[in-house]
Amino acid sequence: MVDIATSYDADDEDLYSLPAYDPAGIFSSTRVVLELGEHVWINQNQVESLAQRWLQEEQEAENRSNEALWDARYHFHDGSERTVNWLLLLDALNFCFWAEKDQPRWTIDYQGETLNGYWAEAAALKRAVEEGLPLWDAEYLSTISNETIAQIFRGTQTIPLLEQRGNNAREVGRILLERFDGQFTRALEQANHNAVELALLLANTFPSFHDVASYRQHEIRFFKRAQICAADLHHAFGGKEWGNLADLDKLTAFADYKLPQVLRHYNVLEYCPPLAEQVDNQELITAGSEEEIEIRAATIWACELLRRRLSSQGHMVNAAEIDQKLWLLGQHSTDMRPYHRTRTIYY
Ligand SMILES: Nc1nc2c(c(CN[C@H]3C=C[C@H](O)[C@@H]3O)cn2[C@@H]2O[C@H](COP(=O)(O)O)[C@@H](O)[C@H]2O)c(=O)[nH]1
Repeated sequence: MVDIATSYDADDEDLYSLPAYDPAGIFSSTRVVLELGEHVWINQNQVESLAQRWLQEEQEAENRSNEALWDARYHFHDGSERTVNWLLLLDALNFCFWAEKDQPRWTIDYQGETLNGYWAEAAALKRAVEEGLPLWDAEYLSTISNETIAQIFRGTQTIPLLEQRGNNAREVGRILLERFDGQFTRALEQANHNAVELALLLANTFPSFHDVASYRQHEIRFFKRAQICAADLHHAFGGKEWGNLADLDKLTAFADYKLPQVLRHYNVLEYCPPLAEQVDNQELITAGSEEEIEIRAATIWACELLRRRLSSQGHMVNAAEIDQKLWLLGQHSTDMRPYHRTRTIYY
C-alpha cells in the first residue's frame, strides 16, 4: 500500500518542534517552508522505515567509525594555515558539477583516474597546487584570472559556471586580505573555533556563501557551503588542531542536489506530479522558485526527523553524519531517479 505523504498540519507541531539551539535560524526559517509548502512533502512513515533499516545495518555491521575517511588522494593537506585557506577555496567552488540534459559530465584525469563532480573539483585544486599555483595565498587568489581558473579545471567538457567560480575565488582572496590578514585561521579564531559561529561568519562576510532565499515574504536560510566548510575543516584535520570545532552537532544537513535525490529514492521525500515530471525529465528548476526552496527545506528537515528517530532508538548521530551517509549513498545513484537541476553557485 503506498503511503500517502501527509503534508504539514497542526498536530505536527511536536514532529517539527524547533531545537533549543538554532542561532543561525536555519531550522526556524526552513520550518515555515514545510508549513506552507505545496510541492514537496516528507513521508514520516518512510523516515521511520529508513531509520529502522539503518539501525538494522548498524547492528549487523561491526562498529564502523562514523568518521568517513578524508580522502587524501584528492585533497591538498600540509597541516598548516595553507591547508585551511585551500579548504575555504574548495568550498567556495563546491557547487553545480552536473551537465545539461543528456550531455556528458565535466571530468578531469588525475593520477591515472578519471574523476567527476566534487571529487574532480577537489583533485583539480590539489593538482594545481602540485603544479606550483599558490591557491592558499590570498593575494594570488584576489587577482586570479578566469583563464587560470579554466586551466585549473581543465579536462573533458568545461566545468559549469566557470565565470562564477572565478568571481568566488577572487572574492575569497579579497575578503581574506581585507578582514583576516590573508588567513582563514583568523576567522576560525574570531568564530571561537565553533562550527555554527564559523558558518554564520562565512555566510555574513563572504557574499558567495550567503545562501538564503525568499519564500512568500519569509527569509529562508540554508547556508549550505558555509556549513559544509566547517564540517570539511573538521574532517580534513581529523577533529584536531584547526579541525577541533565545537557544536558540529548543531549544524544542519547540507542542502545540495544529491541528498534530495537519495531521500526521494527512499520515498522519504515526495514531489507533486508536475515537479516529479520536471525533475525526472532533467528539466531546469529555477533558482529561488518555490519548488527549489521546498526541496532544500524538506531535505534539511527530513535529515533532522531521521536524526531524532535514530537518537530515540539510542543511535546517537548528528546531522553532518547523516548527511555524509546519504551523500555517499548518492555517489552510487545510477539506479535512482535524477537529482533536481538548478543552476546556482550555492550548492
Ligand atoms: N550534502 C552534501 N553535499 C556535498 C558533500 C560533498 C563532498 N563532501 C565530502 C567529501 C569528502 C569529505 O568526506 C566530505 O565530507 C559535496 N557535496 C555537494 O554534492 C554535489 C556534488 O555531488 P556530485 O555531483 O555527485 O559530485 C554538490 O552540490 C556539492 O556541493 C557532502 O558531504 N554533503
